Amino acid sequence: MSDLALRKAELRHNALKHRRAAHEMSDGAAGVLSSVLAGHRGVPLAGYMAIRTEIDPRPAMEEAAAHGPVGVPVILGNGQPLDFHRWEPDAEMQAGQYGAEIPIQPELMTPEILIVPLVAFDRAGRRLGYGGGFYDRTIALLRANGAVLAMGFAYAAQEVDEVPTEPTDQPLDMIVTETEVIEP
Ligand SMILES: Nc1nc2c(c(=O)[nH]1)N(C=O)[C@@H](CNc1ccc(C(=O)N[C@@H](CCC(=O)O)C(=O)O)cc1)CN2
Ligand SMILES: Nc1ncnc2c1ncn2[C@@H]1O[C@H](COP(=O)(O)OP(=O)(O)OP(=O)(O)O)[C@@H](O)[C@H]1O
Repeated sequence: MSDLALRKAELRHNALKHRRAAHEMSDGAAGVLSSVLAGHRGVPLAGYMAIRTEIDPRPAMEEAAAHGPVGVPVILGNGQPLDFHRWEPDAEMQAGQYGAEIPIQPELMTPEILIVPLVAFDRAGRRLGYGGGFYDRTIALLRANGAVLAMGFAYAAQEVDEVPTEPTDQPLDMIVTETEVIEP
């Protein structure tokens, strides 16, 4: 493993411990996210179906779905960007790869706002995920095809001083936590 990959792996391990502690203390934390999204009603939005100890954006996704299209990520394969399939609060779901639910009926959509799940972030907008590079590839593709607002969503406890980066890492435009909006 390269030195950078080792540093990312170690950071991931530590940040996941902080995320778990925050998750166990939390009883719903999407209020700030709802406020931010209220300023973008009707704009096509991608959220995610929370897995493990991820902060859950679903209450904010339900509100957004009353005003415009909302999608969730679907894995096409390793090394490929994610697709997004249209989601509604009452959509029938099935388990996707790695456990995140995906809609049974696939309907492709293109988000203009992307809520990005995080393992760790810093105040400059650098981010770390599970290490698949899925979101990096996806944000790069969406940015190449037009404007997209990449909005990280995480517990405040997942903040670190500096996430180490490589050229393919895509920075976040905004980070929303349960207590704060950070605009790098
Ligand atoms: N809720 C949610 N949905 C999502 C993602 C996500 O991060 N969160 N994804 C974002 O990509 C995609 C799923 N990708 C994932 C990729 C890897 C692992 C994972 O568990 N990986 C291993 C470590 C892999 C490694 O470093 O070798 C692990 O953590 O045990 C989970 C999800 C699409 N849907
Ligand atoms: N656009 C890309 N083209 C080629 N390789 C890429 C691209 N984006 C990321 N990668 C590679 O994918 C691997 C995983 O990247 P990284 O550790 O940054 O994942 P991550 O940001 O934690 O995961 P994710 O983006 O899924 O949340 C790295 O080896 C990285 O070089």
